[in-house]
This record gives sequence, C-alpha cells and structure tokens, in this order.
Amino acid sequence: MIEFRQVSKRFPDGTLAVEDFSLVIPSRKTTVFVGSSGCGKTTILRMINRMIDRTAGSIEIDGEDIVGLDRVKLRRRIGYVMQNSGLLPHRKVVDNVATVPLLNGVPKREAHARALELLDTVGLDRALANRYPSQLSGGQQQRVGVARGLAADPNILLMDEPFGAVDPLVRAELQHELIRLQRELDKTVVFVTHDIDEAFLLGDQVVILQKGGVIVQKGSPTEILTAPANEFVADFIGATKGKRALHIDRRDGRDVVLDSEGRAAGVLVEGSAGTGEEVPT
Ligand SMILES: Nc1ncnc2c1ncn2[C@@H]1O[C@H](COP(=O)(O)OP(=O)(O)OP(=O)(O)O)[C@@H](O)[C@H]1O
Repeated sequence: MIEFRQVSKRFPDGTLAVEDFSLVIPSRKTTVFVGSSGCGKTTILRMINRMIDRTAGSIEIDGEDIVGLDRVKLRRRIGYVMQNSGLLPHRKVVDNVATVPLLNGVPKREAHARALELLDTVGLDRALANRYPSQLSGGQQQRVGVARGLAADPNILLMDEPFGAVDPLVRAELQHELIRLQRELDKTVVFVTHDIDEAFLLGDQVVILQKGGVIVQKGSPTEILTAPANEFVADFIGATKGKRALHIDRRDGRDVVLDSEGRAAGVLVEGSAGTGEEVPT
C-alpha cells in the first residue's frame, strides 16, 4: 500500500504543483490519476519513486516513509514506464529491458534470459530482441517499455501516459494487454492519463484531479459513473453531453453499464451503488 499524507510539492521557481494531497493506493490494484494538463498527475506519480521530492507531508510504502530510503535503490525497485517508452536508442531491445537488473548486479546471461521471457510476457516476438528501438513500431516500443518496467520484478509499476503516443487501435490493444498482464502479475499499478475512458477501463480506483492535485472525486468507475460528485466531474466524464463511451442505463429495473455501442458491459448489483460491485451479464 502507498499512502500520501498531506503531501505538497513546490518547485524551486515557486510553482505549487501539488497541495495537501492525501490518498491511499491499495496494493495489487490499479489506481488511475486522470485530469487535465498541468493538474499535477506526473508530479504525484514521480514523488512515489522520488524522481521528484515532496516539499511537505509524507509518503509511505507499506508503512515505511520513503524519505528514509536510498533514492537510487527505491527507483530501481519500482517499475517506471513513460509515454515515449524512454528507451535508450543506442542499445538493443534486449539490453534496454535488462538495464535495471544489470545495474542491480544480476549476471548478464541471466538478465538477458529474463529479458527474453519478458518479451514473451508483453506479447513481443523474441526475434525483435536484437533490434534497436528505432527499428520498432510505436506500439512495439511501448511494449518494450513495459517489459523494461517489469524487469526488476517490482511490486509497484508507475505508468505515465504509457499509451498516449500510439494510434487508437494500438492503444486499445495495449490497454487490453495491460489488463491481461495485471491479472497475471498482480502488481500495484499507478497509471496517469488524460483519457477518462482509459481510466475507467483500467482503474480499480480512479482519482479525478484538478489543478494543484486537488482530488475532485475518487472511487471505482461504477461509483463515479453512477454518482458524479459535482458538475465538473459530470462534465469531465461526459455524462452531461452523452459522449461517454461507458454509461449507465436503467433496463428492466436494473442499472446496466453500457459501452458506446449500447452493449451491456455489466449490471450493477441491486443496492451496490457506492460499493463498486458489478456482475457480468
Ligand atoms: N520542474 C518544474 N518546475 C516548475 N514547475 C513545474 C515543474 N514541473 C512541473 N511544473 C508545474 O507543475 C504543475 C503540474 O505539472 P505536472 O507535470 O505534474 O502536471 P500533469 O497533470 O502531469 O500535466 P500533463 O498532463 O500536461 O503531463 C504544472 O503547472 C507545471 O507547469
């Protein structure tokens, strides 16, 4: 579990990017931060592995304040995947994936064998292992980025708009791949996106943020869809404009979750509003 307690971040130039942010991120679930540009998503994410240090409050991982942990070791035990894959262009795919284990002292042969297994895990052909990142498609590069994030077998995986730069079809493929992976790997995933549909698809817990990292609403997708906290959320999730991909409709006396084509994605169990409980239809 990751716990933020009244965390703030003021950058040296005076910008207060995050103010008084408190949140519990449960283990082995996916928590998604969603909000418009500049609201503090990346700053909050990067404070978890101390790429950015908070200026007030505390952040604990499994009850331990991260301020007392070695920054480099902390970073190496937390997976990190970013938008443009962040791969080293002059290193082959296999070496990119093996980077952190090698830094952690894993022998080269072992690190490479593990890297090849990880290519399988993220659905990439091992034949790509000896290519350079520029010889891969955008979607393939993102998969390599995910494999690299998983290489040290971290309990926590931070993902900052990892699918933001790929086309919509590849993006949908990668999203479903992540859902599959998460079922298999059971990590604590913290995911940042601008895209509310992506947030609802991937998140067990969705956190809607406004400027300064202010939490406007948090809850399961069902909780947010059934009871948007205010007009900002209703507008953000498109509830007022009929543009939402996922929405709730009442059919035969039951609340049914429908996708954009009107197909039922689930039924809210009677009396479950507020618990996030859903049953498949
Ligand atoms: N190094 C920095 N120095 C000063 N201000 C910064 C710095 N990094 C970020 N900020 C500011 O902090 C605020 C939050 O930035 P952050 O990158 O966390 O937002 P975000 O929600 O991730 O945005 P985006 O979706 O555009 O990536 C913004 O106002 C940004 O300009």
